[in-house]
Amino acid sequence: MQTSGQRIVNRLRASLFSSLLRQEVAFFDKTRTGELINRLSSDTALLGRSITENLSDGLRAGAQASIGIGMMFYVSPQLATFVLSVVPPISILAVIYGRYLQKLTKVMQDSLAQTTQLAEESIGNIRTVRAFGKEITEIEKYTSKVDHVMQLARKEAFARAGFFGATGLSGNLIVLSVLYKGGLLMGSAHMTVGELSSFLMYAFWVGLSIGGLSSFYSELMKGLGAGGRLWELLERKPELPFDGVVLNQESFQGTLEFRNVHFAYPARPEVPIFQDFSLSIPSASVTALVGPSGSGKSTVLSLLLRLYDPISGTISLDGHDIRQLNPVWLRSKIGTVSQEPVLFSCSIAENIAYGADDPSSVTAEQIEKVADVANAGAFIRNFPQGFNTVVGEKGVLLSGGQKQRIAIARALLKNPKILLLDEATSALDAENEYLVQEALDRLMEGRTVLIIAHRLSTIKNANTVAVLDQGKITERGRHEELLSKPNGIYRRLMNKQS
Ligand SMILES: Nc1ncnc2c1ncn2[C@@H]1O[C@H](COP(=O)(O)OP(=O)(O)OP(=O)(O)O)[C@@H](O)[C@H]1O
Repeated sequence: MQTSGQRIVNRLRASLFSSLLRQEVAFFDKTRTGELINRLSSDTALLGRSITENLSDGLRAGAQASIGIGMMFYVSPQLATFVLSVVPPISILAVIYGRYLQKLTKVMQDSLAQTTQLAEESIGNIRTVRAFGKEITEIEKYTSKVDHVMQLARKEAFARAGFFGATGLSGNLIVLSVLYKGGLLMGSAHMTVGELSSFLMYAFWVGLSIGGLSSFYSELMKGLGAGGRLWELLERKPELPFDGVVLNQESFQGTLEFRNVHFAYPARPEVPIFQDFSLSIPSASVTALVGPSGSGKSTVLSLLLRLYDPISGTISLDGHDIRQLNPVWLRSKIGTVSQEPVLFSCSIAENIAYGADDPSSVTAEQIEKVADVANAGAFIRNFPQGFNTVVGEKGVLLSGGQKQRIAIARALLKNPKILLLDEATSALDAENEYLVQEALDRLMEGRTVLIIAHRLSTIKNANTVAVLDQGKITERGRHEELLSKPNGIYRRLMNKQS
């Protein structure tokens, strides 16, 4: 039972994890990471234990109780009927207790999830916590959450004590009544001493088994309480599909077009981000997207990756609506380098190989080659462990410029037709900036590029500059053309920057 319990927990975890990773990005905008982690670790364990380890005790207790009751009827049907008259009130009590426990467990697991969420956030952001000197505040917040869990646990303990107390008391009362009633039956010569003693033994045995059953029942109810949210997550159908058409590789150009797109984030549907947004991005050319902060530049990239779908209008790739295309295939054709690239807590080599369709088939030479093209080879070789250097959680052991160059190497290995870039706003030192810029220029060669541009040099070199303002492209052209418009938004934007 213990090994099958572990197997069930493992399977539950694997299924839940796979169900979670298939959910659309909007789902993660609304759900907290700590809560999902708690579901994966604690809820699965509780459910697994309640239906396996506990089940063996329950089965044994059930079998013992049934045989014991049978024997009681065999010895004295009259006394057995009398004893079993306590079953209906105890059953009603059990149902009430079970429902309460199920509800309480749900609340308790939610409260535990909030505790995990808080711990995850405080530990994950320890640098910010430390910089603001908020350790004590965070500890107090965590302690108050833990105290809340304790209060709920106390409620559970009281309910448990009440239920087990009531069932235990009824058991004892039954024994006393059996002694009394059995005595009367013996007095009237309807029962022998031997029959009464064996009846008492069976009744005692049944009483013990019912204690075991009650414990099984309460654990089961706890499991069901924890399981409710698990089933919801396991059965949740992702809103964005995983299938669709794959375009012909030979004739694939990589031309992108937004036509009359309206969009608002599902988490904030009342705030429109794009209204009638249109933009075409020709194949093998560089389009620089500029616009004020919060105008929706990063959202354009998210829509192209199909992390969200527009409310209306179309986004097409080579004339095909991307909603018809297989999203996995679509994303395999797109490389991204974001402002602050996220790396995984493994070696540099593994992080670069992550860009390939099949990382296990990537050779060390390939990794070194792309790292050199991305101007990352030299600093990586300077580390004592070279390409095997572990970068820490989210790449915390590397500098911003180093992370960017590794992300560029990762994108180079992917070798995508389309590139979505978000240029870093944070200032790198001159040498780092030059190295990153040179690596980006190499990466952009011959691809369809949409770059959220901040540097003047990138904007000047782009084939087209598109100005995004208030949910629309308001101006489009080359840098000099746009600058020459006397009242243009672009001109104002550039003046502000300089
Ligand atoms: N996941 C999200 N859910 C809800 N609203 C969001 C989400 N992401 C961004 N927003 C909102 O959408 C708007 C556009 O954000 P976006 O990040 O696209 O702007 P941006 O032009 O890239 O800004 P910046 O230049 O400052 O990076 C902002 O008002 C932002 O608050």
